[in-house]
Amino acid sequence: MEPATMAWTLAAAGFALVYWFVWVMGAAEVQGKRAVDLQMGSIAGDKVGDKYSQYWSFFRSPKETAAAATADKVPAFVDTFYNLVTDIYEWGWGQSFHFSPSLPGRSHRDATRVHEERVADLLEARPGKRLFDVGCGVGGPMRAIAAHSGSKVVGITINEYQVNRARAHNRKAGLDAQCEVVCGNFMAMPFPDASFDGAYSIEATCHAPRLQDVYGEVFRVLKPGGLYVSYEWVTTPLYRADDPEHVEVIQGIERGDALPGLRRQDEIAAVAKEVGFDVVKELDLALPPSHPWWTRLKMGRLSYWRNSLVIRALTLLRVAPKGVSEVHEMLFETAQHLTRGGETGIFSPMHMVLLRKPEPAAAE
Ligand SMILES: C=C(CC[C@@H](C)[C@H]1CC[C@H]2C3=CC[C@H]4[C@H](C)[C@@H](O)CC[C@]4(C)[C@H]3CC[C@]12C)C(C)C
Ligand SMILES: C[S@@+](CC[C@H](N)C(=O)[O-])C[C@H]1O[C@@H](n2cnc3c(N)ncnc32)[C@H](O)[C@@H]1O
Repeated sequence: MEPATMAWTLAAAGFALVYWFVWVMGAAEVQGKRAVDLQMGSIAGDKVGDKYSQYWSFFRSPKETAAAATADKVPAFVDTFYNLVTDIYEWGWGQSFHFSPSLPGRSHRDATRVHEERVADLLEARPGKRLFDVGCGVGGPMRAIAAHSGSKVVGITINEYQVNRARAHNRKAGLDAQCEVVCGNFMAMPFPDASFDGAYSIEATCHAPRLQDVYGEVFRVLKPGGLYVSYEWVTTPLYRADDPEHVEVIQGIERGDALPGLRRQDEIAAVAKEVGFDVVKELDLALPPSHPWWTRLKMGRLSYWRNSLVIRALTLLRVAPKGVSEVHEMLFETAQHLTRGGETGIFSPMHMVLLRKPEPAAAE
């Protein structure tokens, strides 16, 4: 072969390889976004490093001081976190930012949908009902629940970038007449009293420093008789505060997931009752006969390695902003802690409570 032909052949093969690796392999999730579209939410490219350090500074002060002094700062800290991770989540996980028990022989996408449709069924959702999604992310659950039940769904998220992503996905799915998204704080909701028939939160209220603040607001905006389902992140009764491994795992989960402090499982129903709810049902959906929720995190080592390489390559080519690698590394570590939390049984991301706002007592 002529040297020039050889050079052209090699160049074409190299280009095809890079194309396959970055554009094809890099699109880790069919439903997610492509690696080349990774941004850092609404953070300007040159500010990613600063925002990432700002995120970590939240954990520098001793926990007690942090809890007392920084509760007001939590929404801004959570907003920064989601600017940093939203695109990586969508790319590597999909449009639903939560776990679900795995279903043998079925895909992650199926298992996710089943876990979401369970919410709609528990709420007895149907056409004509108006539901509230507390901490809606980019709207994966909202679209599944609207499509499954025919209800209208209004979601709230603190992160403006997610609002725009969710609205775009709603339009693309042809569900924008049924699904609405607003930017706001679920601890001070921009909705009138008694304006929803039902409400749900999927792995979102763990970001609230005081659960009373968000449950109190859900109680206020629900109509009397309305149901509320929540999937909560909790430590289980197997957690021992005197076991260094347990402490390391739980603190690792808090650091890598923007949590002001994980709650104990028994705190959830107690808070619900304190704000006025009746507890209809309470169940840890992670317990057997459910299959592990962490299988996908654990089995994906090869994908993490591939993703990490893709991100490094894109940062080098300046397609992705500097700092994405650090955020990706943080998520990789978080995945180890979450997996360990699941394997030891000390942590559950799906402690389910079904609550009802009581009807006013009938006049005698
Ligand atoms: C409810 C919350 C988020 C839960 C999960 C959706 C995310 C928790 C950890 C995330 C991930 C960890 C590892 C990433 C991996 C290194 C990367 O290559 C691809 C994306 C990950 C798999 C990413 C995906 C989302 C999570 C599983 C919290 C924040 C309350
Ligand atoms: C892990 S994501 C879950 C999203 C969605 N429930 C899902 O399962 O795809 C948590 C969500 O809670 C939202 N959130 C956290 N704190 C919030 C607050 N104070 N007010 C409104 N939304 C908040 C985040 O912006 C994010 O959308």
